[in-house]
Amino acid sequence: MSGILVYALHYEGAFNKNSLGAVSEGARLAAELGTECHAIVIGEGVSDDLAAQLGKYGASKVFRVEGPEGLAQPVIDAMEAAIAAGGHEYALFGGGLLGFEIGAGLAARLDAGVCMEVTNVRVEDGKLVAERPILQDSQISSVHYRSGVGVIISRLNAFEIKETGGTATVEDLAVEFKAHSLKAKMVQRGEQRGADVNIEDANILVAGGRGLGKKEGFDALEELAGALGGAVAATRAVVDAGWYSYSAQIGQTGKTVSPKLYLAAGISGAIQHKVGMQASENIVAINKDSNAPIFEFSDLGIVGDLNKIVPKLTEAVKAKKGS
Ligand SMILES: Cc1cc2nc3c(=O)[nH]c(=O)nc-3n(C[C@H](O)[C@H](O)[C@H](O)COP(=O)(O)OP(=O)(O)OC[C@H]3O[C@@H](n4cnc5c(N)ncnc54)[C@H](O)[C@@H]3O)c2cc1C
Repeated sequence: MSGILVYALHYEGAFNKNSLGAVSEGARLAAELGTECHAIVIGEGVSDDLAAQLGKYGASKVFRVEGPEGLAQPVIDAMEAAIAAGGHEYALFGGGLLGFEIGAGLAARLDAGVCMEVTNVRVEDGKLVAERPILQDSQISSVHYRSGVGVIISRLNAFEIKETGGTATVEDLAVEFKAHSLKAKMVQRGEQRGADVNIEDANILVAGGRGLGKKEGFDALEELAGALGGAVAATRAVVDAGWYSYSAQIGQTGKTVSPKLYLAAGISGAIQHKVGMQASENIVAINKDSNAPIFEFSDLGIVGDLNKIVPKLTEAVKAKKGS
């Protein structure tokens, strides 16, 4: 059969938001193509319950593979086996560094066409066409796949999570991993940021830029993020200056996020930063320069000194929450 195979990454008994968006999108596209969306889950002792959860997002079948999760090569082996078994025409990934690595590896393995940083997929003449922003996001290019398998790797969180309430059958797939695939072992999975929050999954991000003035400026942002129940993000300028860790960088050479609230403090709004956060539901910017470009794409702009505004905001949030 033709169909779409989506890789679903999980960690500590839950799928990541990005993968659920990819499964939802795979299901939407499969329905339009008149085919099915399958998902593949790899891990040690993945429960029926966990695997079957993907049915709620539109997968009709979930391939469950016993093997190491979180490393690219074993997933490439597993996806190759699933595609050989299911005859899928497309492999879809929710992005992220692991998604990029697996998708690229799978494309090389299958001699498939691949497109990365995809922000939209459409159906044209019974085939999928991937759309990818180019030239600093000023233009969109359309990528058509020739025969064989087409690999589509989205930008992080490009696809909306949609619960359709369906059910999925879980099929165990035995995979013979290649010797080189088992050479690497996951020793520890960690977040550089220190805080126990996944930046891509956070609903609220408080982001800081050079306007913070110094490394210690992030202390106030961490307090505000803590009061709001969110996480801290940063621009490349401050990451390069060593004020905050790279894992928090948003933008062209960092992460792409789409939280419900993106609060930007002391950030000018350069295009390279904008491309990583413009999909946020609500953008609030604090900047002392009323002509700062960030105000052009903010839902709410506050012109003023962040050193005065941020502590007051934190106080107000804490007071409202009674903490
Ligand atoms: C190839 C390439 C890739 C890049 N990738 C990225 C990327 O992934 N992510 C990214 O972020 N950037 C990236 N950049 C860099 C980008 O072009 C900008 O230089 C960077 O985003 C600017 O960071 P900033 O907003 O923190 O600093 P600035 O542009 O210096 O802005 C600081 C802002 O703070 C305001 N300010 C100052 N003091 C205060 C105060 N007391 N209160 C309130 N406001 C204040 C100022 O008015 C100013 O608008 C990239 C650049 C290139 C060339």
